[in-house]
Amino acid sequence: MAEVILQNITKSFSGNRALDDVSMIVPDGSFVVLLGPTGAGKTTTLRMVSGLDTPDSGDVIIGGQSMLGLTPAQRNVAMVFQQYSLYPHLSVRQNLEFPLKSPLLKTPQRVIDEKVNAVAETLQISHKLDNKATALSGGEMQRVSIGRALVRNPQIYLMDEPLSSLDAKLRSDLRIELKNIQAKSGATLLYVTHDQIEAMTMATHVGVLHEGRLVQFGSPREIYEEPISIYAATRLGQPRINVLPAELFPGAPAKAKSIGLRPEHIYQGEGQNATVMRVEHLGDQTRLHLSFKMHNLITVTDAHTELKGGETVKIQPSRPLYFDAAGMRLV
Ligand SMILES: Nc1ncnc2c1ncn2[C@@H]1O[C@H](COP(=O)(O)OP(=O)(O)OP(=O)(O)O)[C@@H](O)[C@H]1O
Repeated sequence: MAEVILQNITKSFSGNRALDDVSMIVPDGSFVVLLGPTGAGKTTTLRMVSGLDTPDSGDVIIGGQSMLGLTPAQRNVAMVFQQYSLYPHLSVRQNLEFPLKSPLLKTPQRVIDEKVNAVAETLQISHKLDNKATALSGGEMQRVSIGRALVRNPQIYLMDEPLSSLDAKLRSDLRIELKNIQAKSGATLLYVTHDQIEAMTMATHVGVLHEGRLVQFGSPREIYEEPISIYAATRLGQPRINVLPAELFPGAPAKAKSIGLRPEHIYQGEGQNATVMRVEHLGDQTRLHLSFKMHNLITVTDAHTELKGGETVKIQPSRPLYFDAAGMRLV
């Protein structure tokens, strides 16, 4: 696999900037997840790397080589889209074999069979290998689409919300599988998702996009613990970070306009009174929905808490993040 470098990529569609001077290094063997709301530029970034679209300015460098003017096939990248794209008249096995059957590759049939069987097993579709692609459920078709990328040996895998159409159980199985495949094979992945759990559990690096600009790039932990802005802080963490006026708690620095408190960074037992509005027992933890000086807060507490709605708890910040009037982090 290879290192991929995006160098000052800018792209507009009818005068609207979809990407604005985006530079990023996707290290060889890394799993980079792009996060951002709809329209932030995630898919456009993948399309620039794949060659499905070309930048207005800037360059994409894969394995030390500029990709300017090269077609998707010449770039040797494997893409998986949100919507499956299979050959409907072929069987599952034929769909999986397809990328390996190129006359240029001259892959022996024995090797093809081994790869296809291994990938089918990973994706839990071995029993469907002889079915026509059209005789599959949506989730199965998507697994075959992922399988078609995995049988290849590309420079980089580009995946655009590949798990979003799958049910929760399969999504969680495939999350683990994709991460295992990446860790074992040293594959390089550039991956788009809206799912924070996917980002937190799979990514080695997260790129946060905001209106076509890359506003932060780092490990999921860095983005979670050291976000550069309220915007970046709200991209990761479920429940979301609580953002309140800074003056509600003592000790805020002079320039602070807002205080950001992750749910687990609200200490209970000392401080100021908050009213319990709702208690959500989730099994391994319990969430408290609090009302504090006319603001809503969510925090986590002991799984077996006896607290009930209407009761009062004392709270204070344990690891506050402060932000200025523009929403940028104060450090
Ligand atoms: N082919 C196109 N023609 C015109 N505008 C486009 C085209 N592709 C993307 N855009 C615009 O570029 C911006 C970025 O789009 P992009 O699809 O990259 O966002 P995204 O972050 O992937 O969003 P989503 O999460 O909805 O997929 C949007 O404003 C979008 O409308």
